[in-house]
Amino acid sequence: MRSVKLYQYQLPMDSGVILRDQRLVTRQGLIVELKQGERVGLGEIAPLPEFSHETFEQAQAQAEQLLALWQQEQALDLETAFPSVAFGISCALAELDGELPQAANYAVAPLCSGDPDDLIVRLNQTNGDKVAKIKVGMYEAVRDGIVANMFIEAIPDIQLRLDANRKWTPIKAQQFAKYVKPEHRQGIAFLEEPCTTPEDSLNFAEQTGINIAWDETVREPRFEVKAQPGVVAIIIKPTLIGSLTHCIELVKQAHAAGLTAVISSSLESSFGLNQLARLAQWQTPNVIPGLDTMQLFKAQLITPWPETELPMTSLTELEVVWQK
Ligand SMILES: O=C(O)CCC(=O)C1=CC=C[C@@H](O)[C@@H]1C(=O)O
Ligand SMILES: [Mg+2]
Repeated sequence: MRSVKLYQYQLPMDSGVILRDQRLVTRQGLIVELKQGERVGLGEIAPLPEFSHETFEQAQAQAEQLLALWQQEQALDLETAFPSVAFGISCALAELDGELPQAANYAVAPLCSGDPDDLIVRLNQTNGDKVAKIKVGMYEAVRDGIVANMFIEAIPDIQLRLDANRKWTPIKAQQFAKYVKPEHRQGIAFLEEPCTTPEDSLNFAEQTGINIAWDETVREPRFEVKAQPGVVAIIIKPTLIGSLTHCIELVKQAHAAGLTAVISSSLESSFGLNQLARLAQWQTPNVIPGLDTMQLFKAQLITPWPETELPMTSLTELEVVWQK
């Protein structure tokens, strides 16, 4: 006997969370609950505004169709589903079958969204790999270059991950590079998507010796994982990519091409973030995932995130929006 429920959540966000052009006041998503006999599996479906192509309503409608099929013991095709739906349902199925190992990688790359001095204090308290992520491309490229240079000077063994989200023209990207001393450039583990086009980003890597990573490019229709000069990593955001199987396949392809695969968040709740930390430990055990996004929330859901004091909402407190 199978049964299924969809719960809806709404979590308040920190006031400063801006996604591309929009302020994100509340994070909205669905929790899928699959039951088969005594076994239960949960997953999260949370399309990210401005990043996902599907809306919340479209994701919910498709999830209902697919889950009705599952309930009737029919085959599901998750590979053609919306990425957020495919990821959430595939996680719930994996949980039901005990396929997602419990061990989690909670080492995060601290995200600098405010005062750089706070991040320096945090990193100096870190044992082991000193990895940090800084958003660039929001202010003057020159300022970004000075900040990056300052971090590398302050913490010589740092491995910075920078993310420009395709905001720079080739000239702006060069302005940034000019302020990072050549001997400091190896302190940048990678710079995600420096330029508007992948071609310009590849040229930037070649001209500056600064390694780059693909994030947005991974989600383009004709993307293929391959070794390219200056490219060292691909960022995998499962909610924007698709099923667990698809994500694991990308990780394998990245490793085969000699690239690092970084599992990263799309601002899932603490519940989804925990599943991502488990996926990261399972598939990319030696890589620090990009999951430092709990700090952007004002509340947690179902599963706590380590060292987080925020109020917790349990599954039973959520509204059931659909069931079969
Ligand atoms: O990658 C990380 O370390 C954290 C996640 C992160 O930076 C992002 C998640 C989702 C949308 C964006 O705001 C941003 C990104 O552009 O990568
Ligand atoms: Mg990015």
